[in-house]
Amino acid sequence: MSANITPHGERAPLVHARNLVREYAFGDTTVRALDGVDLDLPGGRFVSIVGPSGAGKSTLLHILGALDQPTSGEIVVDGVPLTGLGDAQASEFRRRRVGFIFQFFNLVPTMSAWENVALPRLLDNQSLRKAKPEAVALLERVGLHDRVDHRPNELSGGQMQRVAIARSLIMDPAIVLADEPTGNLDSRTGAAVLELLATLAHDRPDRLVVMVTHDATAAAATDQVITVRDGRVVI
Ligand SMILES: Nc1ncnc2c1ncn2[C@@H]1O[C@H](COP(=O)(O)OP(=O)(O)OP(=O)(O)O)[C@@H](O)[C@H]1O
Repeated sequence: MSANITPHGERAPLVHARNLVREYAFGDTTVRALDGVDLDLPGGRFVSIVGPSGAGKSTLLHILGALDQPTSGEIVVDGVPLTGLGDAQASEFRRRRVGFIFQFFNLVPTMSAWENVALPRLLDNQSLRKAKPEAVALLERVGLHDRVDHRPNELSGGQMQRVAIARSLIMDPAIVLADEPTGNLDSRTGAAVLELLATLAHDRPDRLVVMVTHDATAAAATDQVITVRDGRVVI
């Protein structure tokens, strides 16, 4: 059972953020990358974060994935308060509760598709081989049943991104964070990837998929568009 059920059995938001501020010291000045962000996002939804360059999109995504911490404010993801987590706790949270998808796929070139999918299990000190049946099932789920033993250089861009999507799911995460996942794909392949991400969110009321994108067409494929400007969420 996910932690995002309240004692009264209601579904609490999977992401709860209040007055998130992230400042970076830069020489003598301070850059306010996030300037008071409030968010409540339930599971079962595919959400995009859009906005101009430098608006704070990546900073927000990194905080949601416990890759970074806010300077102040409150952030709770899947029932876990992320402020004040130590390095080891943050890394365990990322490993077990978050799936990451990147623009350039970040697959290990020497590993087969199924090994890449199973890799997070190895990084969690589990057996790669024992994870094979689940990795193969996930590859089937993303339409790659016939590419299980292929290496990344034997796959197309769209297929590599599908492997990365399968990998993001192997730990059964509460939240999947995608940074420009269609940025390196042609529009047809990108559309198929977006459809897959939407399905993965809609299939599971306890899972949220959040994507940062510059592409208005990609954002239009999501259930909710969050526009960030100058470190603030604007409607
Ligand atoms: N490590 C850092 N040190 C100093 N300033 C930073 C750092 N990371 C981000 N910033 C600043 O914080 C602001 C927000 O950056 P962020 O990367 O979140 O924007 P973004 O919306 O993702 O931009 P892009 O679309 O160009 O990737 C920018 O002004 C950026 O220069």
